[in-house]
Amino acid sequence: MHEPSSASATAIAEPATASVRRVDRAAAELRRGTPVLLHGHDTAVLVQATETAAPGSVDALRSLGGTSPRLALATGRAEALGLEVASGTSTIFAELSDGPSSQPRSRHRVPMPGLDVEARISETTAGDAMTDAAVALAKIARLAPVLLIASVEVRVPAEWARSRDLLEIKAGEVLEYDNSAGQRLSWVAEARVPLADAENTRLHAFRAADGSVEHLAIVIGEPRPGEAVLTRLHSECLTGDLLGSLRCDCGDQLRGAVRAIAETGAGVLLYLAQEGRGIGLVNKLRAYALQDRGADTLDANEALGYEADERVYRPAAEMLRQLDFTRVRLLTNNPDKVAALGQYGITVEERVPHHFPSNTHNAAYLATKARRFGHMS
Ligand SMILES: Nc1nc2c(ncn2[C@@H]2O[C@H](COP(=O)(O)OP(=O)(O)OP(=O)(O)O)[C@@H](O)[C@H]2O)c(=O)[nH]1
Ligand SMILES: [Zn+2]
Repeated sequence: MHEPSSASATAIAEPATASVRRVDRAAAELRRGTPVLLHGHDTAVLVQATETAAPGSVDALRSLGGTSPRLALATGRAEALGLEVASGTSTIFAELSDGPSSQPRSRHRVPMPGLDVEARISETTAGDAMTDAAVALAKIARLAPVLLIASVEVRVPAEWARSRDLLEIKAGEVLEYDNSAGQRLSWVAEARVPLADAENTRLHAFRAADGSVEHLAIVIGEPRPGEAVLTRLHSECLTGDLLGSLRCDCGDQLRGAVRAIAETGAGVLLYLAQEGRGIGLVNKLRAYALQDRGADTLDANEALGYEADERVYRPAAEMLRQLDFTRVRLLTNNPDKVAALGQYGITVEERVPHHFPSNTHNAAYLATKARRFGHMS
């Protein structure tokens, strides 16, 4: 097996811009349940993700900022909660009434420990740059895009935040967040891992330049760099790959790809850290819960406030290039994967269909992939 090309070695050392690092830190604060000070030219707000907030967070934000917190929500999420949403806005404010209202507007619960947000949502209004940035930050943190947001009077945001041991971040920095460092990869490790269906297999691990995720290239047999290599791009699916969930076709596709590659002698399976089409396992479970109430897989993502498919395939192309494979025969039904590899400089010489029999639990999911995502037969 040849060594990965050395071009990657410098990628991890490239310094991320200061604002990307600041946004990553702010996202980590939200995940931890800590408020963050978000500010623009002449406004500042304290934001805190409801999902990780604690009982008493509304009161704590009110005493920190001196104003009553409202909610900032992605409109897709707000609509799914049964709230009225003005057209043409991607985020909204929702007022929290002081006590439980007799006529809650929301049909579903907003997860927030210790606070019955559902019963307390009253008026909604169109969002602004602050709600947009708050929602964007929650999505970068892979949290539900529903946040407490409280206006604050501050003259010097950095000083105000430092004296309260909080992080501050400009709304513009969040809105312009460039996650390309998360897509640049460095090769970090390699080992021989014989598989039941493919004994001659080596695993190569690659790490994103921002340290966020690690992707795997599973190299089966001895594929030749000059030839069109049989390749599978497989997005991580803990439920299907590991547990054998019948809700999707991932387990069959994963093992089926290993077998197909081993049968032809050699190829590459890229195992991409993109659980739940890039929204993460927790949000995928929430999407499943919405699907159990009637939404399809595409609408469920949007009802959570996420895109139907948040995946980016640049890391896949990067792994192939670093392993010196630039021409592939791609095992997939997904036209986006074919287009994306081409866009990132990998020639897809052939698309090889990758179907498995459906079952009663995944038939509707597979039909939706064909009908609404344009998956090929
Ligand atoms: N958000 C969400 N993700 C899902 C759902 N069902 C499966 N997934 C995820 O969808 C991805 C499926 O990945 P793949 O099998 O690689 O991709 P695909 O788009 O089906 O394309 P091909 O299998 O290549 O044809 C995995 O990350 C799964 O975790 C769902 O209902 N909602
Ligand atoms: Zn799956």
